[in-house]
Amino acid sequence: MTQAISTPEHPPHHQAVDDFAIHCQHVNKVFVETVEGSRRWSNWFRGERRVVKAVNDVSFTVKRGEIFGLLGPNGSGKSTLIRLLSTLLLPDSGTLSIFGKDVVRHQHEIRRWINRVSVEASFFKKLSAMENLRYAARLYGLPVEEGENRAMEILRRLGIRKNKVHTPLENLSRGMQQKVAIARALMTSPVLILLDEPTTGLDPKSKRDVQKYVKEVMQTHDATIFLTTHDMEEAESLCDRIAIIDQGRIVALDTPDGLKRLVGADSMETVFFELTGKDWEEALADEDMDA
Ligand SMILES: Nc1ncnc2c1ncn2[C@@H]1O[C@H](COP(=O)(O)OP(=O)(O)OP(=O)(O)O)[C@@H](O)[C@H]1O
Repeated sequence: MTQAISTPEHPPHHQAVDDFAIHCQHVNKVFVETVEGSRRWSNWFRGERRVVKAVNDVSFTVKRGEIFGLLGPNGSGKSTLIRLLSTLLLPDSGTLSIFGKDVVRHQHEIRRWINRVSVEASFFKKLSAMENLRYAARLYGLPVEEGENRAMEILRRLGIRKNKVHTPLENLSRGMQQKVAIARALMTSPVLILLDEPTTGLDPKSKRDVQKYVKEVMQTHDATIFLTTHDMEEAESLCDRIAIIDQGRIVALDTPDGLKRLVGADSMETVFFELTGKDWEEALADEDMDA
């Protein structure tokens, strides 16, 4: 039987908004870019700039304990939204709160309740998975033995073999490093985990291990998960609700079945096409060309 893991930090329970992990209302974030090929300062002064509405009047709520997915093609605003949620960026307008606390006024408090996992996670690459997790445990004030046990258990559940636990990260595959990034986020039992493309670049077996683990985390931790993905199957099988984002706007938000019913479709590809007029495979191909 799996046992609930206690969380060292919990958000306050007394507020009415407590049931919402995320409350996002009419949030906007605009960037100003130089137009392609016009990077010279003289062009900048001549006004050859482009305003990008990376997040455009976005409103949604995420309930505590939910797995919420943000599905969209390249450049649709997913990373910007994740950076807003993790307080790395501030909204230009609108209101955004995490467990009832405003991201502009309570950044420090919020940072204790969130843990962001991204492909570019910064690690000590010369250290092993175990050493990295031990370091994270110490950073979050876990007793040494508890930290070590939790690290071992997490690595085991993620399917990382014992003989790889003490190998320097730089000698592990990218997929394996990604698993360790997720493992590190789970060391602190955060209440809001932001997973930025959690399984991109993983082989099918590792992908299944990670997805299985994410589901398990939901049953054993007091956690809420907000994940971005390109993977429609992943969104459908993992997420309680999915928001489809295109050009900074959320075009639909519902359960996977609700989204299909909305447009009378039997696949998420068709849902995306019906809502945006774009072919999903083409949107992903554009992404590969941009990358
Ligand atoms: N710091 C920045 N300065 C200028 N423009 C930016 C900046 N960050 C993002 N953008 C632009 O905002 C838009 C949304 O970008 P964002 O990275 O949020 O999209 P995404 O959906 O995460 O894409 P990807 O799947 O490639 O990560 C894009 O047009 C991008 O070029």
